[in-house]
Amino acid sequence: MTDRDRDGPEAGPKEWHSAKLDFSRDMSYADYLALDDILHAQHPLSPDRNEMLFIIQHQTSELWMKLMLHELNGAIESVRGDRLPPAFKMLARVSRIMEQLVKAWDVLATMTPPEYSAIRPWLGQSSGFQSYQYREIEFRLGNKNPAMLKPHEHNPERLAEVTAALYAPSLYDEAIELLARRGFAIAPEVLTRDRTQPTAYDASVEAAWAEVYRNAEEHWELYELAEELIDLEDAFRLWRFRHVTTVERVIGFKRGTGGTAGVAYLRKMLDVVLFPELWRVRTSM
Ligand code: HEM
Ligand SMILES: N[C@@H](CC(=O)c1ccccc1NC=O)C(=O)O
Repeated sequence: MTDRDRDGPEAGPKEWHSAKLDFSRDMSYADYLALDDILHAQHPLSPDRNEMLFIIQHQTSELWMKLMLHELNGAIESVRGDRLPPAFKMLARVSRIMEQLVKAWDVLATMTPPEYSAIRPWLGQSSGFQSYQYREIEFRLGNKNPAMLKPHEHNPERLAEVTAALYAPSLYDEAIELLARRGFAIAPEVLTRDRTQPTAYDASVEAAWAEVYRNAEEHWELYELAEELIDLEDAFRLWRFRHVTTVERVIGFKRGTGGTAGVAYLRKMLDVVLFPELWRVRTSM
């Protein structure tokens, strides 16, 4: 037993006496994290106290999305460079972040319809539909749609970012390229497809994944990649589902501030399949 253990929780001030307390010349916690910037970035427009929840919920989601994109882009690079183990690490992190965002809906769901109605008029026509990080995540995962650039046309910097993601090969495109590099017969039109269009099902890709799953021992890295992708889409589906359910409980069937039908639009988004062959291949096992 050390002296520290013996002192117990009621030990005197000596436990923190050595702590650094003067930051007039050195970098502190708040300095390193730029806390003065992020903690002064909440600007409620309404007189309603619940607006703070609404703002922080979205700001924290955008911060997590920033990290998701960082990891997702790292994973795309790694798959392209045939470095699978680091890609697995990054993709696992992306999925855990998505799960974190799924859980975060519980906090927002404490907001009742009358509470939200007090804030909603102040939101104008702004909407999550205009989240450029979310759109980039969708594009990086292969759910491409050139029409989704439009809300960013007024801001050249954001437009450039989202446009780059629209034209770049998605994570799944890179996975399919990898299948081809590892000797699987992938239809040539899949490899030369228009990258600005959403991923579309292809039988040669399903056949390749079927072989991977049947001979997992032989194709262990591809097998692991497939399961990482399934994990990620699974988490993403849960996020979409919690979004539409939270929206329905808070605004019912009102139209969205972004101009869509609201719940009907979000329900339609539940039909999106990011990695179609990976889901279809399960039927044949
Ligand atoms: C009470 C809370 C919320 C309501 C009532 C709500 C409502 C809606 C509605 C109606 C749409 C459809 C677009 C429109 O016409 O406006 C939408 C889209 C969207 N919302 Fe929310 N939302 C809420 C919270 C959130 C949160 C916390 C996030 C997280 C960042 C979020 C992110 C998004 C995104 C990314 C879209 C676009 C989805 C797509 O295009 O597939 N929303 N939301
Ligand atoms: N589309 C929502 C508004 C909304 O949720 C929103 C507005 C501004 C900033 C973020 C938002 N969140 C997600 O769509 C609505 O129709 O009430």
